[in-house]
Amino acid sequence: MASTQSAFTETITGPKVRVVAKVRGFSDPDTNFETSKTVDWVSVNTENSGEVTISFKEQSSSRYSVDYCYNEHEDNEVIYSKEVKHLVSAAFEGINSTVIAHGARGSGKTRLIQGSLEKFGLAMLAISEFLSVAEKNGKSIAVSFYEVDNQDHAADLLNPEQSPILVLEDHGRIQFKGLTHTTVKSIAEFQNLYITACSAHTAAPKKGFERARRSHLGLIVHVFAQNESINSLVSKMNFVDMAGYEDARRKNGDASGVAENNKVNKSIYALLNVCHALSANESRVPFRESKLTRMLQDSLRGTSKVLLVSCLNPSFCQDTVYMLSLASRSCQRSHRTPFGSTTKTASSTRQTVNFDSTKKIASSARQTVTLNSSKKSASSVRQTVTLDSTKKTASLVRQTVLTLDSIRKSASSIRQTKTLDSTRKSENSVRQTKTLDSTKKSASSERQTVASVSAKKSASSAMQFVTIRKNKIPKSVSASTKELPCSISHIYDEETCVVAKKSEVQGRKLFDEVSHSAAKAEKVDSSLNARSEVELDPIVEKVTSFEDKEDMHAPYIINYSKDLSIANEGLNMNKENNNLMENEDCSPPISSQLRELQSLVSSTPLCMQLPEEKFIALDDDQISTETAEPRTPDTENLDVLNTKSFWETFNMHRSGMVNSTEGTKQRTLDIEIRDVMNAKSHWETLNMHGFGIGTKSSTEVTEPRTLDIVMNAKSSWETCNLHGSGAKNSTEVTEPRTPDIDIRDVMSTKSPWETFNLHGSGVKNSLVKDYLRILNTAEKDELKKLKGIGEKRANYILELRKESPEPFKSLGDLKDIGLSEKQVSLFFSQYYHILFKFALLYN
Ligand SMILES: Nc1ncnc2c1ncn2[C@@H]1O[C@H](COP(=O)(O)OP(=O)(O)OP(=O)(O)O)[C@@H](O)[C@H]1O
Repeated sequence: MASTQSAFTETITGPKVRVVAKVRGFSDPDTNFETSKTVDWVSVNTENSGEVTISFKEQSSSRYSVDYCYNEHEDNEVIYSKEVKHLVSAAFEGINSTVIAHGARGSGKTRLIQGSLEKFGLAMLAISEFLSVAEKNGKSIAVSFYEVDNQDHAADLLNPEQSPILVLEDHGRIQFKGLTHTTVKSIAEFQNLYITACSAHTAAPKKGFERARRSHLGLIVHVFAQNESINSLVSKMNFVDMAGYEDARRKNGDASGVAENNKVNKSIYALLNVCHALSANESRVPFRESKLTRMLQDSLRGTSKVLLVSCLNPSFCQDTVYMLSLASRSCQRSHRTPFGSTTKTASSTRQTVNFDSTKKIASSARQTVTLNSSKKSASSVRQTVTLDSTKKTASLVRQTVLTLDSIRKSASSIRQTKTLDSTRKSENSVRQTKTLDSTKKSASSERQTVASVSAKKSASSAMQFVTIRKNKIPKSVSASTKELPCSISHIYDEETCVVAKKSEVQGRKLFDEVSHSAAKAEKVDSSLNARSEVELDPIVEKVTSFEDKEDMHAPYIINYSKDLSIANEGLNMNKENNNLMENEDCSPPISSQLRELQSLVSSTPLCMQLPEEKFIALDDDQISTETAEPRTPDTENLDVLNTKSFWETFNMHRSGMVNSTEGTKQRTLDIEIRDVMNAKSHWETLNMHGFGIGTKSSTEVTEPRTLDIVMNAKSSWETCNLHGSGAKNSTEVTEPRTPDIDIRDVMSTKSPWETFNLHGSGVKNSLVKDYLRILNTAEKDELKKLKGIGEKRANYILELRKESPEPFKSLGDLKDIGLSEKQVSLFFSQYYHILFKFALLYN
């Protein structure tokens, strides 16, 4: 009982991220390697302080800190009982956790998580225990399997035909749309599901999905409390078998293979960066850098525990060294002191892995080459200075978000901090830069020397990392009715079986403390969510960093629908949106675009003087013709059809307004005259009526407006706003305005705003229609020209179009690609303002 209690306490109080290494064995009957061969290139050193470091024969002066290293003889059960078992127990107490196996290709990740013929993997061992404890505690267990491919798409492996999984955040909690979970009651059931998932994982991709040669395979174990009719989620435990890391340069393949490599590597870096940020207790954790980190978010943050298992190839593999060096950074916790000048974690702690592949490669070379201490410190200085400069610049960005120019300058400044030039801005940086420069040449030559040595050794050991990726389904799993082997049964010792009960009683105090802080966090969380509704606030940066602040999430029990699909369609999708946006390769986030728009709009003076000479002198004939013969949708379609591309059409509407006059026919009286008459300024009037936020809705108007009242409006500006509001809200009013008033209004208009508003509603509708049309039909390149659409979203749109010829029928359908109607509407409204400003400028 005491040991159970201490295990639980250790789980709670232990480090957030535990990093262990596992040296892969040779004794696999599936491989051709000699069973007697020993692993001699990995040296594990335990310091007096108890700190474990790993070095490699070829690079013995570099040491990498880990919490523990399992040698090639220690099998999955040992790792399970020491590292995972207590996490399973904690899951019944509401603690989420994530077990991640990462490493170079062929380093034994799958063998560790999934297992083999002889040995069950960590997942299978955990499920055995989950089922056992759940039975005793009246809980139920369900599992989900998913895959994140090289395009950063997540697919449900138990239902592969389903659309890609969407990650949604509701009140700070992550939910998945399109990921099913299935209740399991026995190991055999689980095995069957595992087989299904693995088959889907290795099978040809579904239509629209690119073949995922390397992908991450995830398992979520859900623990439910069985409350009468409702299943409440107690916790989740995740197992992630990461795609094997492979340096893109070493890939002998076509360009697409290299691109695929880069993308997969990018998501590996993303997860390792998250682990590092969590471990270092950083205020901002980059969950949104990849789909996988987004999916794991609520099993990584707050009180969740993370076990990072760095799988090591048993013979020389440069990728293994690199992966370990990245994992090792997560050992550099805030309370720990650096191991020493030659310990790699010390030099790399503050470095965020760069996603750019070329920089990555350079960085990889930097880290894996044996440098002398002066070179190392130069590297360290560079990384630290770069980060500090970036932070300063980021802070600068926040302060100057009000103008578009300053944003651009700051962004450019951020980019510059990645170069040594930026460090020259501070006196300190200059010194450090010089130091670096002086060591650059020798480092470079040493790099080359070591690289050639590495290449030779790589060749000799190529056999080992070329094996890989055959059928990953362990034979033991194939035997679906296979009984749990005896070797597992001992895991269910008494201690384990009573773990939850004991924890409930003896661990309660500790747990209550955690829950208490969780409750506090919940309050912050709700206020946060209140904020998140204004995600498009100009100063998005603040909101984002606040959201990513950790320790805001704790054990929780939520009502969980049978299917993980969102029950509530109105679920706040902002978080997923942001994710998609921030990950777009080409397009900046919509939030920042709106920030641009906002800054332009906000710079509009409260009282705008419209110079007389710039007023548009409308041609009466033209107006009357247009009014008498309003354009029909067909006419408009003709324009569209006649243009060379949808993009051109869209631009045409955006820039020239292309005679869009749909608004003229349906214009109606929908504003309160007195509001206009009493309006203090043009701008106030505009705000009052211009964009549907007027104090009076159209339905309140019962009598047709007379021309006299319109003519009595105090200024042309007021008059134009009268028209503008009418035009804008025309569709809401059932009673059409009499044609004569329309005509006279048009004829009497004098200002560009009048004209603009007159046509504005039609233009706006037309914009929306064209926007949807582009989404439904345009080529990828054209799609990417739309704001908010980047590479990834464009790909997804193309996929949707394969499933349905016209997937976007209204703005509401945009939520399928992660854009909420509200966002798009806001976008168009803002856009509308901008168009007016341009109309003023160019007339
Ligand atoms: N502990 C072990 N003892 C002996 N052989 C092992 C061990 N672990 C893995 N192997 C062998 O190494 C090879 C690669 O293993 P595995 O598929 O688990 O690696 P991986 O890291 O998942 O590969 P990938 O990066 O392609 O996903 C397989 O042939 C496997 O049988």
